[in-house]
Amino acid sequence: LSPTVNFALRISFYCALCLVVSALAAVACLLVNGGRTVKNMRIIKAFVKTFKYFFGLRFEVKGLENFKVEGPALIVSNHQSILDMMGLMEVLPDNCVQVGKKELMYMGSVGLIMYLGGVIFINRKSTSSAKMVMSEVAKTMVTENTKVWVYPEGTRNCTGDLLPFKKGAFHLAVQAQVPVIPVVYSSFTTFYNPKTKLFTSGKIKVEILPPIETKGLTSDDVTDLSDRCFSTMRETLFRLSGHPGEAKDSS
Ligand SMILES: CCCCCCCC/C=C\CCCCCCCC(=O)SCCNC(=O)CCNC(=O)[C@H](O)C(C)(C)COP(=O)(O)OP(=O)(O)OC[C@H]1O[C@@H](n2cnc3c(N)ncnc32)[C@H](O)[C@@H]1OP(=O)(O)O
Ligand SMILES: CCCCCCCCCCCCCC(=O)OC[C@@H](O)COP(=O)(O)O
Repeated sequence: LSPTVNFALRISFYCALCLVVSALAAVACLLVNGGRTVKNMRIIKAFVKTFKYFFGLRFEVKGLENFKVEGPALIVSNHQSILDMMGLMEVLPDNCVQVGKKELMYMGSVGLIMYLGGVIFINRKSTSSAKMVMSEVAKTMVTENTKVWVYPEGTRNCTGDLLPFKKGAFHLAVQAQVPVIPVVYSSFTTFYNPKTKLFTSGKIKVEILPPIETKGLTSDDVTDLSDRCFSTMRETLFRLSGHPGEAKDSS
């Protein structure tokens, strides 16, 4: 098979798997929990965690203990591809919902399963409405004791580097006065590259970094907080990916 055909087949299979399994998971969620609730994430996670075996992907996870903070927290991670849903579900802590673009709601059964899992949908084209939704989340995450997962790059980026961060995630953490927990996935470029039609088996290193406290910070500190997360995450990304010229992972 030519690489292009192979790539197209594997991506189509991934999408088909997501659509079919979402439909099954939606039935399970409705039977067990009856509607939209973060409790459904446990069911979704159990289904999605099997996907890696179909694609020969392995995850090596470090720092899971950093999720064990008391109470709510904001999790930020790098976003490379639609394949990230596998890496997300590999480590997702209990009581954690994600922020996603509202267009995802219209992806059939995949949109339905996201809705049932409690995903917070935002309109990226309207900063004011996205801010309003996220301010509301800052309140509910505290009263309902949930963690929130945001991709602060705001879009997929498979270059092996980070895009500049959007500020919303860090405003959210400061408004809710909850710690920020950065999570970094090593670069997919060695096994996945949509430009060159590469999609083989591979290993993904995941590191959950220590929480960064936000108690006492105000909106004036958001830029600093964002910059600090960006530099630690970028360093970690390069270390985990063994970038040429960058610090290699010694382990
Ligand atoms: C069973 C099988 C199933 C199979 C399938 C799997 C299913 C699994 C189920 C479930 C998993 C679900 C997984 C979902 C995954 C989804 C992934 C995505 O969709 S990624 C795209 C959306 N995510 C974001 O975009 C990030 C959040 N974005 C932001 O936070 C932005 O900041 C946003 C939208 C709020 C505004 O974006 P701006 O483009 O306008 O840029 P800015 O620079 O950040 O903001 C402009 C100004 O507004 C201020 N600002 C932003 N937020 C503020 C706030 N809350 N309060 C006050 N000021 C704020 C900023 O400080 C900035 O001002 P100054 O330049 O600093 O002066
Ligand atoms: C009706 C056709 C449905 C096709 C089913 C596709 C199944 C793939 C499901 C994986 C969930 C993907 C979530 C995700 O990773 O979304 C990417 C966006 O957040 C980032 O936005 P952007 O488009 O990169 O700006």
